[in-house]
Amino acid sequence: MIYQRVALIGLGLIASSMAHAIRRGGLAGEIIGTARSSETREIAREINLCDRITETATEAVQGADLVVLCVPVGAMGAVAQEIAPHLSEGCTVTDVGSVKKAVIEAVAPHLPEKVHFIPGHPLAGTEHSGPRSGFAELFDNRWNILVPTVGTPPEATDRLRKLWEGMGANVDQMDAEHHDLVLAVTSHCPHLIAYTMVGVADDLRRVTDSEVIKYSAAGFRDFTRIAASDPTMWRDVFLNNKEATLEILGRFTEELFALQRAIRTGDGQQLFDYFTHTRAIRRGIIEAGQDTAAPDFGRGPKR
Ligand SMILES: NC(=O)c1ccc[n+]([C@@H]2O[C@H](COP(=O)([O-])OP(=O)(O)OC[C@H]3O[C@@H](n4cnc5c(N)ncnc54)[C@H](O)[C@@H]3O)[C@@H](O)[C@H]2O)c1
Ligand SMILES: O=C(O)C(=O)C[C@]1(C(=O)O)C=C[C@@H](O)C=C1
Repeated sequence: MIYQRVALIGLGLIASSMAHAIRRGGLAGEIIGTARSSETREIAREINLCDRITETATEAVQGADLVVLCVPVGAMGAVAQEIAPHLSEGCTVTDVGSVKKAVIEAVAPHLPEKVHFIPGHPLAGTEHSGPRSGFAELFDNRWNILVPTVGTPPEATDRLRKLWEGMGANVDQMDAEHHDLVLAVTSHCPHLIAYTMVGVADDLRRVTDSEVIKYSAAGFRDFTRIAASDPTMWRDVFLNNKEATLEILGRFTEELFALQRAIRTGDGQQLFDYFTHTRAIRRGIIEAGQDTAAPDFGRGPKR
C-alpha cells in the first residue's frame, strides 16, 4: 500500500480509471471520490467506484494523504481554493491536467506550505468521459509526466512515482514549460486538426450527399474518434496552453502552405521528399521501441 487515503476530485475518465487501477494494484487503503454533480456521484455509488463518495470536495480531502485533482484544466484553481483549508499536514496534492504551466499558476497560490504540490499528466486517454468510462488498464505502459515544484522533497515525488508505476505507467519528469510545448505538438494541435477536418467534412456533407461519412476510410475515422472528445476539456486545454499551441499552429500553417503550393505547381519531388522524410520519422519511432503511446483504438468500454 502506498497511500492510506486517496481522494479523487472529479469522477470522469481519468479519476475512474485511477480508482480501478489503484484497486487492481492494492495501492491505497481507502479511495474517496467526489464530483460536482449529484448524477455523477450517484453513478459512482451505483458502480461501487470508490470506498466512499462524499457530497463535497472539502469532505473528500479530509484525512487524505493524497489528493488528485481530476477536473478540467480551467476548474483546477477554483477546486484548489475550495479544498485548501481542509488539507492535512504533509499530504500530497497532484493533478492530471493536460496543461501544466497554467494549472501550476492557478493551483499553487492557494495551497498551504504544509502540503506537497506535485503536478502530473498521464499521457493516456480515450474520447469517452464520465465515471463509467474508466478502466484499470488505461495507464498500462503509458507515460505519466510529473512536474515537481521547487522545494518538493524527493521522498514525496518518489512516493507518487511508485503509485503511478503501480498503476502500470512509466514515469518521467519535465519542467512545465517544456511539457506544454511537447504536448502542443503531440496532442493538443493534432486534436485541433482532427476537430477542423471533421468540421470540413461535415460542411461538405451537403455537397457529397453523406458519402464522406459512408465511405469514411481509416484515416478519417481516426479523426472522428479524436473529434468526439470532451468539448469542455479541450476548450480549457487551448485557452490554457495558448502560447505553445499558437506557436505550433503557426509552424503547421507554414508547412501546410508549402505543401499546398507544391500541389498547385505540380512539384511532385517536393511532395515525395516530404512524405519520405515523415515516413522515416514514424519508422524511427517504431524501431526505437517508443511507440508505447500509440492510441489503441477500441480500448476500454465504449460509453
Ligand atoms: N480524457 C483524456 O484523454 C485525458 C487524458 C489525460 C489527462 N486528462 C485531463 O484529466 C482531467 C479530467 O479529464 P477526464 O477526461 O477525466 O474528464 P471527464 O469529463 O471524464 O471528467 C471530468 C470531471 O470533472 C468534473 N467537473 C467538470 N467541471 C467542473 C468544475 N467546474 N468544477 C468541479 N468539477 C468539474 C466533471 O463533473 C467530471 O466529474 C482534465 O484536466 C484533462 O485535461 C484527460
Ligand atoms: O487517445 C486519446 O483519445 C487521446 O487523445 C489521449 C490524449 C492524447 O492526445 O494522446 C489526450 C489528451 C491527454 O492529455 C492525454 C492523452
